[in-house]
Amino acid sequence: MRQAHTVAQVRAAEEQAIAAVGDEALMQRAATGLAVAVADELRRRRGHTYGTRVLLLVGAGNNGGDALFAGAWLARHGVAVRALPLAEHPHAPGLAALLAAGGRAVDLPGAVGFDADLLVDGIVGIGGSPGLRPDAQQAVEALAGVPVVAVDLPSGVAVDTGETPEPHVQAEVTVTFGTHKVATLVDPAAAACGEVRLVDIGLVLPDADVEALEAADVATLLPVPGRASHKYTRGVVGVRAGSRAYPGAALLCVAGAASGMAGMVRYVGPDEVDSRVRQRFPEVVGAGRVQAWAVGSGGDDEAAAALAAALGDDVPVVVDADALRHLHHRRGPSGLVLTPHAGELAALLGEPRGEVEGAPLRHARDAARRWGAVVLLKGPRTLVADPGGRVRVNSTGTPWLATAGAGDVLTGLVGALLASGLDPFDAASVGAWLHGAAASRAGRGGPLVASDVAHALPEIVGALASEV
Ligand SMILES: NC(=O)C1=CN([C@@H]2O[C@H](COP(=O)(O)OP(=O)(O)OC[C@H]3O[C@@H](n4cnc5c(N)ncnc54)[C@H](OP(=O)(O)O)[C@@H]3O)[C@@H](O)[C@H]2O)[C@@H](O)CC1
Ligand SMILES: Nc1ncnc2c1ncn2[C@@H]1O[C@H](COP(=O)(O)OP(=O)(O)O)[C@@H](O)[C@H]1O
Ligand SMILES: [K+]
Repeated sequence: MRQAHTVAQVRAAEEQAIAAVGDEALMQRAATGLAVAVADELRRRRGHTYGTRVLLLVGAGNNGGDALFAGAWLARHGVAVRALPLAEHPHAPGLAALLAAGGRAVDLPGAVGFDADLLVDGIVGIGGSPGLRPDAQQAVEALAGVPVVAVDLPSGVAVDTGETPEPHVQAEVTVTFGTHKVATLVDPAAAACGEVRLVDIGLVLPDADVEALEAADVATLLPVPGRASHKYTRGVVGVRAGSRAYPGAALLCVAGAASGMAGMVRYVGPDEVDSRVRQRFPEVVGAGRVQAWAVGSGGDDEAAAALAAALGDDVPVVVDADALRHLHHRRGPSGLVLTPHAGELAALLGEPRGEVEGAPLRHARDAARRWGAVVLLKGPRTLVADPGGRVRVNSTGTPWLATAGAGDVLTGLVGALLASGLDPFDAASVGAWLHGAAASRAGRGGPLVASDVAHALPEIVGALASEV
């Protein structure tokens, strides 16, 4: 599990670590990890480190100190290093170390003329407020085009929310210390991080509210049938999706539901859609008892009735697309998963879509609280929020997954995972992980259509199941 801690949690852990080993040792751990990452990036881009050129942007605090000590390490390893101070009194021991190692301080014209291979952004880290001060912004603009390695975080992002309300640095690589921060996992800030490298500096941290499942976590949560299982113990998922106008959504939602995670799939819908579903999926049966419902994908005008019928059963329900518009009442803390994309969540909350895209974490949490439901907010980095404020960020997938009908497959899959007995938070987050992994497998770096994702699901599940 990757966990993202808040600034307050990191500060508390830092205090403990400093009491144990001293602040200098802690900064040296961070700076050494940073220097190694910068050297790796230089080798990746230039093939070597000797004779390459690194420019440090150095703010007032310890973030600048990390950059300066890393610069000293690089200078000792044959890199030409210059530092552009963006504060009156940059970290004094760090600056002394850089100068002693042969580095030099420069002004902005000197920094631009230096023609650096890489910038190291040590303007601010977890002590920074969102945005860049004018001198920092001027430097970042003057040096635009030079690839950036950010120290701890890209300067200017909001650390604990992952929002980017103000100008900020856009990094190719972010070297973060001790733990992930919310901003390194959650968009839009995570998109400003580029590739994130975590450097262990020995912090002891509590459980975090924001986390990301990794393959091993998904393998542990996966409902795998045992010798004594039969189709009913594995769970029956019911699908009420598709409509006369959108019969394909029924097929895709059923394809997600029939990916093997539940013991049986029932479909309930208009007769002509039902016959197409049965033709395509001979294993699907009609109305009857279910352990979970998947409702709403392509539901059109029929979504309201489908939702009402599903909510009438006392089982978990995953609600997608058209059915989201008919969610008038809070259903209580258990059993409901909503799967909006940003536009649908904006409509649910009565806000512009841009507001949701700019602050997805806040809006997913708000909606989860308001509806007493697990909210799976789809996007490039899907979020799953529960009413208590816990959030999982999905780390799998590919931009090629932004294709019509992909969400319908996800709804069916989450329904099957609910039917198998996973709680709504696990069902939604495991579903998002499997869905993204299946898309990457199906596309192999290239384009895909939604049904390809459903076809690839059993292979992904099989690979995980064989690991446990
Ligand atoms: N925690 C840990 O375990 C470890 C932490 N470590 C490192 O320490 C970092 C935290 O250091 P930190 O506390 O000194 O704060 P930091 O991020 O350098 O910036 C604060 C200074 O910047 C200024 N400033 C504020 N906003 C600004 C803005 N928008 N634009 C420009 N300037 C702005 C403000 O100055 P002032 O307002 O006084 O001018 C303030 O003094 C952390 O991210 C990590 O890199 C590692 O070395 C070891 C382990
Ligand atoms: N840029 C992106 N990168 C990766 N995945 C994306 C991106 N945009 C959307 N997705 C994913 O693609 C799927 C699209 O679902 P959705 O918007 O419901 O489409 P539809 O309604 O056509 O089924 C979601 O799983 C979402 O997380
Ligand atoms: K930084």
